[in-house]
Amino acid sequence: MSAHLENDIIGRRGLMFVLSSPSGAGKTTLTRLLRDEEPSLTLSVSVTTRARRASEVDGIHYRFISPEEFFDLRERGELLEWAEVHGNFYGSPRREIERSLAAGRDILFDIDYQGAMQVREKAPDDVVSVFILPPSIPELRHRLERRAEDSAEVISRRLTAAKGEIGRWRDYDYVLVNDDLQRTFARLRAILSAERLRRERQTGLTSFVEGLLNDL
Ligand SMILES: Nc1ncnc2c1ncn2[C@@H]1O[C@H](COP(=O)(O)OP(=O)(O)OP(=O)(O)O)[C@@H](O)[C@H]1O
Ligand SMILES: Nc1nc2c(ncn2[C@@H]2O[C@H](COP(=O)(O)O)[C@@H](O)[C@H]2O)c(=O)[nH]1
Repeated sequence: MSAHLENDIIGRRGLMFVLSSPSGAGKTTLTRLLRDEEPSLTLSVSVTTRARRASEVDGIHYRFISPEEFFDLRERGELLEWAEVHGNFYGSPRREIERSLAAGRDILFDIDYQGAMQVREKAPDDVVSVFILPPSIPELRHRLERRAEDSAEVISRRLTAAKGEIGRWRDYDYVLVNDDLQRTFARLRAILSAERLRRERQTGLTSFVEGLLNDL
């Protein structure tokens, strides 16, 4: 089938592609690779009360806001999901997500398991969730230390939280061990490609098939 036929005649609902992992396993890195190779994927830029890291740009990696602004957004129902993670608040602004989905665009989320479960509860048919595991705990520690963006105290807190986070692996549709980055990335793209083609996401398939049958 040509791309033209698939896009213009059959059509497809946008999906929400959710990545979670313990801190340092590599989901932000994979998110960046995916965005570079899949320009049609819209990244949901979260709001957070966490302090900005040296490498981060406000509005690109996160929108950095005060706790007061966060609570205000939450009270006004402007967050599709939110959670307290490692002592800071994070949330996914609802409006841009709804706009993208309505336009049939897929959205990429880098959120923790609490957020992943909230999003799945709200839109069970439109969420595809992937949990990223590190190849080992020493390697996870090594990645957090090598990233060199967090204090020793923050790293230790995140490693402690990893136990509870890794324990959620069964709640996800797919689980990938991020040992070799390029191989994990290839697998992630394969999941996205296959999920985009699921029968139930193709909104015009019924009438297309009816048309084929009528022409027989
Ligand atoms: N497969 C890999 N092999 C080696 N290093 C990796 C791999 N994947 C990611 N890294 C490196 O590990 C560090 C942590 O990765 P990243 O920041 O993507 O993790 P994260 O899961 O998003 O963490 P956080 O939840 O804290 O944001 C980075 O320095 C990144 O370059
Ligand atoms: N529930 C949500 N979790 C989020 C969101 N944005 C990020 N996160 C998760 O927080 C931790 C820590 O991230 P970091 O950038 O401070 O290292 C990580 O698990 C992210 O996936 C969000 O909007 N909602």
